[in-house]
Amino acid sequence: MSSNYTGLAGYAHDQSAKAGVLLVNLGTPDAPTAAKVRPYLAQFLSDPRIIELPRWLWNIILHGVILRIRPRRSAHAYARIWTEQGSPLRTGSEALLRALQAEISARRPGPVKVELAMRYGEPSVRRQIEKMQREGVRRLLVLPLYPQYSATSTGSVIDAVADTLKVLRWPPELRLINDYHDDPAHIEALAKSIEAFWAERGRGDKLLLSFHGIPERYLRAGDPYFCQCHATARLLRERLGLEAGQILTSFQSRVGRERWLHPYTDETVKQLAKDGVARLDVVSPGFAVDCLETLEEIAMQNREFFLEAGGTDLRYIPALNDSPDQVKAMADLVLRHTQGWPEFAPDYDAEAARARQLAAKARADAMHGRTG
Ligand SMILES: C=CC1=C(C)c2cc3[nH]c(cc4nc(cc5[nH]c(cc1n2)c(C)c5CCC(=O)O)C(CCC(=O)O)=C4C)c(C)c3C=C
Ligand SMILES: [Fe+2]
Ligand SMILES: [Fe+2]
Repeated sequence: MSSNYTGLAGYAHDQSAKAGVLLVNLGTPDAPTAAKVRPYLAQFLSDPRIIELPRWLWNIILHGVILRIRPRRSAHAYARIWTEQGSPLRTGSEALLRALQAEISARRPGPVKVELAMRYGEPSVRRQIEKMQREGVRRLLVLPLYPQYSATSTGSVIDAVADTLKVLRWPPELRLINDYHDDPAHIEALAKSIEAFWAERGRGDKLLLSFHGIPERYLRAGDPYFCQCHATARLLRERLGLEAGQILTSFQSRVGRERWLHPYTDETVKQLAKDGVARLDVVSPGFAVDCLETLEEIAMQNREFFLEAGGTDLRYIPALNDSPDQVKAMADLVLRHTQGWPEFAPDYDAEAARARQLAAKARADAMHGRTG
């Protein structure tokens, strides 16, 4: 008999329970070539959370126009930032995963698995949740690597988690971090990284905070993303002790002809150069790890725009990546969101858990013995 549900046959519940933390980032192509960028973009841009247009209309635009042009253009951009280890988004997310895993196991003795999934491409959310379930994870915390909530980013991760739980016979207990845009330790980590950059290289004339954009229509429909970006910006300005004129906020990476969140980053850097700003510092607090959008779009493309418009230098301040401050802030966030889960207890007792596991196994053996 076939079944709609996947699960572990037989002795699944003999294992002692474990808890899991699943980091989820956007995903990235497997190689900087049009052939590998195409399927990545096709999956990404087919997500109804990303493009809210009637499907029939969008399918014509996507397959008729975008997937014929964009893969080659994007592949060229990816080629500029690709390293021997691969895509910076992937290697940066993996480095953050390893550091967070180490931090959590240093601070908590219990059985906690930390994994990384990609919303688009591999390893998928479904693959990683099923893997964690096979390893005995019965309590799951999902942490999308997006400080600000948007339906297009975090909302889409929630979709992927929900789609997975829907097909599990025995889904784990679930918690999910919606956003951490105003988390004090996160703001502190951002501020310290900007101050460290300034201490080493001196301060530019202005600081620009560039966030990824979304269509303005989504803001009007109730997406809190724009407001959360501005809240992050205000908290950061207050923490850094800057006047309103010294720090600006803009939105990058618009796609297509519709109006996106304003002001646009490319127009802003050009205008600042024309207005006589010589040295511009840019940071992208919406990205947990560096990626195409920061390393190519800001540090290369927008730098070129700024210089062409008469600026002297545009310096990109790197994302927090696997810096100790980001790792500590994320571990704090995880520990706050897993309160009450025994695997995260500071005094987790491995021996008592082992005894519980043996008792459960004895009960299961007896039951299976009776029922054949
Ligand atoms: C077309 C609509 C898009 C929306 C809406 C959107 C929102 C959004 N994206 C991120 C984070 C990232 N996006 C990245 C790349 C990227 N984004 C879009 C389109 C939309 N994003 C495209 C087509 C691409 C691919 C590259 C390109 O062709 O320009 C990345 C980098 C990926 C990498 O491999 O490095 C990130 C990260 C957020 C946070 C967000 C909503 C708030
Ligand atoms: Fe994007
Ligand atoms: Fe972009």
